[in-house]
Amino acid sequence: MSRLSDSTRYETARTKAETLMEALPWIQRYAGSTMVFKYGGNAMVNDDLRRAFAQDIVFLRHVGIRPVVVHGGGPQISTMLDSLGIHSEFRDGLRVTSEAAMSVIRMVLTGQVGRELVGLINAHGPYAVGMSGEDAGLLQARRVRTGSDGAPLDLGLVGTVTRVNTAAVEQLLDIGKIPVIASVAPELAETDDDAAAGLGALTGQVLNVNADTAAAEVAVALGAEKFVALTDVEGLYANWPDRSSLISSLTAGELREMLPALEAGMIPKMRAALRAVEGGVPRASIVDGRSPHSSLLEIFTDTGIGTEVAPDGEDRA
Ligand SMILES: Nc1ncnc2c1ncn2[C@@H]1O[C@H](COP(=O)(O)OP(=O)(O)O)[C@@H](O)[C@H]1O
Ligand SMILES: CC(=O)N[C@@H](CCC(=O)OP(=O)(O)O)C(=O)O
Repeated sequence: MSRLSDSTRYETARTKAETLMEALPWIQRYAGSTMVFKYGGNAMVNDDLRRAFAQDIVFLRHVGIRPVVVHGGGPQISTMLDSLGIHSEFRDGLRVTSEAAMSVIRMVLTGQVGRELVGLINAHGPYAVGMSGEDAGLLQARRVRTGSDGAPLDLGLVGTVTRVNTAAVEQLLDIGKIPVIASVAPELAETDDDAAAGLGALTGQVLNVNADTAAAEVAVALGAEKFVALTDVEGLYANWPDRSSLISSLTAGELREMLPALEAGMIPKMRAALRAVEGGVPRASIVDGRSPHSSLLEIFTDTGIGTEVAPDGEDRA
């Protein structure tokens, strides 16, 4: 049997009470607001972390916040493509997507990664509803034709979201559900001829959308109060991989200047954060999904964690 001394017990209890009190103004401020969480495949490191993320989302729901989860699954897709012998490569941080790859991507995101997240959240009650951009006309996308430098770029069946049907998500939030969204989206026809040949305005093709990009569009369309992207790094580094260069906050303008120098997966992630803030989301954060309960710490502590992007002319609030 182990026993804590009275003073240790008192100190521990006091620290817990202080933590709860630190959360109070944030709970008051955010009650009733919508927050979009992008859960990246690289942040889904182990069962404990995935469970902690699900707990955080349920916690948020129970303090009156309306959480929406948009998930990725890049590493899980790569594992499945490898095991099936389907080659895949990234350009500009995006996966070049063939028809064969697309059907695997759709299967992994909606049938595997999304299902698992829904199950973890629903271990706490009947909250999560899994959907993809195809369900209830949630998303529409057009093919990506240019790279981040503006030059022509052919990535195959890769899309960028052009429309979000917010009603599909709002209706679920209104009845207390937690939408868990996979980032595949029906393709919008580019010309009237395409439209005539396809399903009205849609071509009948499904596109692979980077989950950061999809999450940012969902956040903007919903008028979210916050966009939080969980990844496998502490935040944005000014001089990657110099670990002493972690940025705790920056403005949209500062981020815009950094974008051309970013590498790999950080390109779509920081473009998404910028898009969210430029689209009217007051704050976008990049947090470390490998650290348990990073979502709660970001939202309910005074300093937050990770990197926060604020609109031009504003500092961290
Ligand atoms: N400036 C930077 N700051 C932080 N990470 C960076 C930077 N440049 C490149 N990276 C890389 O980007 C990765 C995150 O992107 P990605 O692997 O696509 O995440 P996710 O799967 O969560 O979407 C980091 O693990 C890191 O290797
Ligand atoms: C076009 C594109 O790159 N799509 C991504 C979709 C999944 C994703 O974004 O997953 P993460 O968030 O885990 O990186 C892909 O195929 O990997």
